[in-house]
Parts: sequence; structure tokens; C-alpha cells
Amino acid sequence: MHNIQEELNISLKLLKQEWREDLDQYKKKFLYTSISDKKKQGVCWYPLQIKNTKIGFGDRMILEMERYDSNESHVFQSGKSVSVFSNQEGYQGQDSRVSGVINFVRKDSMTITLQGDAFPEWLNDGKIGVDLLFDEASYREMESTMKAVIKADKGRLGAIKNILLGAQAPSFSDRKYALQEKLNPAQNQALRLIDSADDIAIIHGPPGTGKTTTLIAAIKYALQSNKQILVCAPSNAAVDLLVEKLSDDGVSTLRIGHPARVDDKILAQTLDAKISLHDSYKDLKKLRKSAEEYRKLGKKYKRSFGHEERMQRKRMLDEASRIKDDAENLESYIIYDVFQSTQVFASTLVGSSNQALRGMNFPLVFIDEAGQGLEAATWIPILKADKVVMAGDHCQLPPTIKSYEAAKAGLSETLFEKVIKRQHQASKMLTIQYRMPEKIMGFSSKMFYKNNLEAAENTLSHFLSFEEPVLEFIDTAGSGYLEHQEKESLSTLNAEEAKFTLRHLENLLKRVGIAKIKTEKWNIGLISPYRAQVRKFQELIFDSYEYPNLRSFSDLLTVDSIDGFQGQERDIIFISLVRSNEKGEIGFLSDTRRMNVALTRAKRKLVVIGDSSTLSSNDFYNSFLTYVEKHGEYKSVYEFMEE
Ligand SMILES: Nc1ncnc2c1ncn2[C@@H]1O[C@H](COP(=O)(O)OP(=O)(O)OP(=O)(O)O)[C@@H](O)[C@H]1O
Repeated sequence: MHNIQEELNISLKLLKQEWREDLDQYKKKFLYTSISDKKKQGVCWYPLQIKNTKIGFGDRMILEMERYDSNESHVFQSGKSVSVFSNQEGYQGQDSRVSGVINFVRKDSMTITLQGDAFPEWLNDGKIGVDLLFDEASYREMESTMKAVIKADKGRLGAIKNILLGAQAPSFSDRKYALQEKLNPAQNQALRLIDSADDIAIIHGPPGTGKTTTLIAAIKYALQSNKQILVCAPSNAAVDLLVEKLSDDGVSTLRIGHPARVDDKILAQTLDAKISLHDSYKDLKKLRKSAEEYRKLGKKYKRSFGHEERMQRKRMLDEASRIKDDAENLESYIIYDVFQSTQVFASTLVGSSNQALRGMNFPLVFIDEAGQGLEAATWIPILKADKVVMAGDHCQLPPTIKSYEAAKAGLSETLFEKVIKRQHQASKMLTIQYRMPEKIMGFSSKMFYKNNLEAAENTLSHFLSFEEPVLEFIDTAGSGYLEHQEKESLSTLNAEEAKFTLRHLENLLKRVGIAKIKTEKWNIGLISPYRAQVRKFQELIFDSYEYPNLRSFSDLLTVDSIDGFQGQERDIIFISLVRSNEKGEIGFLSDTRRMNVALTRAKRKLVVIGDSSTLSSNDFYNSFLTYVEKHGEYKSVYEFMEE
């Protein structure tokens, strides 16, 4: 048997290597770099115009701003940590910086939630800028978690560690299980396995086989005998999806995490929102206001004052501090009350270390999309668990890793993969999928799942109309749509391909009928592996008026990179592959697990657009093109030149 302590020590070493690499890459972009160079790299906006300041949920300070010079593209993304600074004379120190998190960013405008409890006074003096911050907190949390796991030898964590890493067998107890009507036999077996497991259970399976569906059913089932459960996933998008599904099913769910990183649809499930909707919130506001008034009255007495004024000042400030204590007590009570009525706490893996959950332990922790989580991050919620349930697919998105060497040395192997390999009896595989028509499913099934995937009967009705083929590849070879690299982000884009893709999508919508699509609420996903291309799409649709039909679909249309789509599905999916060069370089399109995610999101129609002469240098894409020729519609862009 291998030594698990040694293995964990190596994992910690690789994590530190990754941390160093990530920090080095950040420093190269930031330290000793002038504002103008940072602007060129797309990591700084300066100067800015403050368009609006307002107070949001949970009394958080929201800042809306716009940049003046908009020619350069940028790499800001929602959810990233940033720092707002003043470049006024005498203001350049750390005191003139405030951190925040991006809620929302477009080509020239950005909305940020600031930290702290008052807008800085220098905000309206001009010369304001914003730049990206390095997220060190996640690494620190992962490091301390790995150390805790290494140290654990007794207690629950000691046992779970030995079981997950294969040094000890998991145990199962026979329990009476009530068959779930809505689940198929394999899904029921998975649920039964979860129910009978004392330590660990795993659901794994290809796209659309109902891992998330089964997980939601298992969570509801487990809530019959457990008061509170923790549910996690590696990405904010995946957590939001779970929260949405659980809330729709009437489960009282609390979304832990910064509201700026949470999808608008589920803002009401955040702690900030639940506090402000609580019956006692009005009283809390009154107390805070009154404390502030007393504080201001006390502060009115300046420097030279006599005994009586001093006493008066003291009384005011004492009163302010007493009321502030009352407010804090009331807030603690409200939080306690919200926690008491919560059945499911939901957060990202790293987010489960949030202060709000400190000291809490859960009989059950569920982790969805576990194949995407770094091992160190996956241990974070497990530290709080008596029993762990993971769902995922090791043929879909792997964890994002910056250090090639660390990845190669083993950092890319997830805890999910380790448990599947080492504890066969703890996992159940699902193979019937309900999302894709057979023609869309077939390629993924062949390349990744040894043709074991089956399309359920419901997929026979998954199409837009009899005339519309469900699978299409449009070849841009010879069209002159060439890629280029965005100099700021080094991401690749293909502007002509982007325009063609949008025209083609608009024409499809018109063909099928815009009214019909809206009535049916068929949703659309526009995906590109490259962030620069995603930004290009957003710019063309939302900042120009060239595609009015697409703009009118903003409720039904999502534009994102592949990572943003993991775990999700759409009726119509368009994928723009971007790469088109003479050398046949396909860069990270060669990450076939990532491409597997993109190719398996569509319910009714999948359109892939790319340059066959560049792609065919790679076996995977060669097979894909051959597959489409046989099972779908293979077209050249020339056929649409008039569109
Ligand atoms: N037993 C079932 N009967 C009918 N529909 C089902 C069943 N199980 C799952 N589905 C449907 O199949 C689709 C895919 O399910 P789900 O998202 O849970 O799959 P998944 O395995 O988590 O997918 P991915 O790997 O892409 O994350 C959903 O539309 C879901 O409602």
C-alpha cells in the first residue's frame, strides 16, 4: 500500500509550486509596471468617471464607473477582486486604495461592490483608476487545509482521509430505501448507494445523465433525516445552478459567498438579502441610524471644551457605543435566526471556509462537478463533513492550473479521480442521458465513453423543426477569417468568424421563428473557448446595434467561455472555435476534456464553426469532422456568403 502521508505532502508541495507560478505571472503584469503599461495589458482602467454610487443589499457600497479611453480591450471579469485607487498628488499610498469585487463588466463600464463601510472621500476628486488584485486568500486556505489533513490521524477527519485515499475500506449500512419515481433505475441505485454509505459515495457519469438531478434528489432525501446539509461545487456558476434548483424545489437554501459573485437570479438566497428581508431588519436599521446620530453629536465637540462639554461628549459617545452593541446583538440574532431556518448551506469549495460557516460541522457534504476541483480545494468542505457525496465526470473540465510542471507532476489529479480509482464499491456510474439527440451525443460517447452512452426516449423530440438538422459544422477554411492575438490578454480572437457566427445565429432564429422561440422559451448558448472571442461577442451584441434580433434575446441568450457552461444545458448551442492559422496551431483547443463540455450542452441544435484546415492537424478534430460528415450537416461558409 502506498504511503498516503507522503502523497499528501507531495500534493502540498505542488500546490505551493502552483501558487508561486500564479503569483509570478501576476507580478510580471503588475509590479514595477507603470499605469500606462498596465492599461496596455488590460489589467488597469485609468482615468475613470464615477457614474453612480449607491447602497445595495446588506448595506454594501456599489460603485458604477466608466472609462474615458475605450480603445484598449481588458481582462476584467465579474467575480474578480480589484482595487480602486486615487492617483491624486499625495494620495498614492495604500490608504488611497479600496478593495472590491466586480459585479458586472462591459467594454467600457464596470460595477464594483466595495469593501468597508463608507465611500472614500477621494472618490470624487478625479484621477481615479481600478486594477486587478491577486487572490492570495484561496491559496492560503488550501494550504492550511492540506496541513490540517496531513496532521489528522484520529477523529473523523483521520478516518475520512484514510478512506478517501484508499488506506481503509468505506463502510455501508443497509437502510430502508424508498424508490424515487422520477429517477431511472441506475439513478435510484445511485441514490440508494448514497443513502447506505457511512463515509463516501460517488455518482459519476457522462454529460446529461442526471448527476445533478440525482444529487438534488439525494439532498432532498437526506433532508428527511438530517436538519442541515452543506452543498458545494468548484465554481460559482455550478453552485448557483444547484441553489436555483433547490430553491425551486422549496428547499430553504442559503448561498454563502460574496453577492457580487452570485448570479442575479439567486441573490435572494444570499445572507445579505435574507438579513434585509428579516422581520427585525427595520429595527436593526433604526438602531444603526441612531448610533450614528449620537456618534456625530459627540464628535461635534472639538478640541477646546470645558468639563461640562467633555462630559456631554462622553455621554453621547457612550450612548452611541451602547446602541452599536445593541445593533450588533440584534444582527447576530438575525443571522442566527436565518441559519436556524436554513436546510442547505451552499458555497464554492473555497467559499466553505467563509467565516459564516466557521466551527460548523455537517452530517453530510455534497460536492457537485467534483472532477473540476483541485484536491486541496476539495478537502476544504470535507473538513466539516461526517460523510461525503461527490458527483462529477473526469472526462469533463479539469481544474484550472497555471503551472505546467505542477500539473504534470500530479496536481491535475483530483480527489474525485483518486476515490473512483481506489474505492470502486463507493461509486455508481450513470449512462442514460436525457439532453442530447443521439446525433449530438454520438461523438462524445465514442471519444470519451467507449460508446456506452445511451440517449433516452425523450430526446427523440429534441429538435427545433423537422427541417433544422440537429448537428452542423460550418467550415471557414479559405474564407480569410484569420485569428489574431489580443495583445492585452494574449487571448486569441477571430473577429470575422465572430460576425459570421452572429449573422448565422440571427438567420437561424428568423428561420425557426423569433416569436416561436420566445414562446417556447428555447434558450441559446454562445460559446467560445477563448475569452477574447467571448468579449468580442458581447461587444457586438450588446454594445453595437448590428444585431438587434440577438439583443432582443438577452433574457434567453448566454455568451460565455466553456468553463461558464459546465453543468448547464441550452436548447441551441453555437461554438466558435476561433483558431485559423497557416501553421495548424490549435493551442488549448487541444484540451479535449474542455471541448467535451462544449459539445455536450445542446438539447435541440449544435452548430460548430471553425477552420478545418487548421483543426485537421489534430486527431480529435479530424474525427469530429468525419463524424459530422456522416451524421450531421457539414457546410462551407461559402454557402452563406450572401447571408
Ligand atoms: N430520470 C430522468 N428522467 C427525465 N429527465 C431526466 C432524468 N434525469 C435527468 N434528466 C434531465 O436530463 C438533463 C440533464 O440532467 P443533469 O443536468 O442532471 O445531468 P448532468 O449529468 O449533471 O449533466 P452534466 O454532466 O452536463 O453536468 C436535465 O434536463 C434533466 O432534467
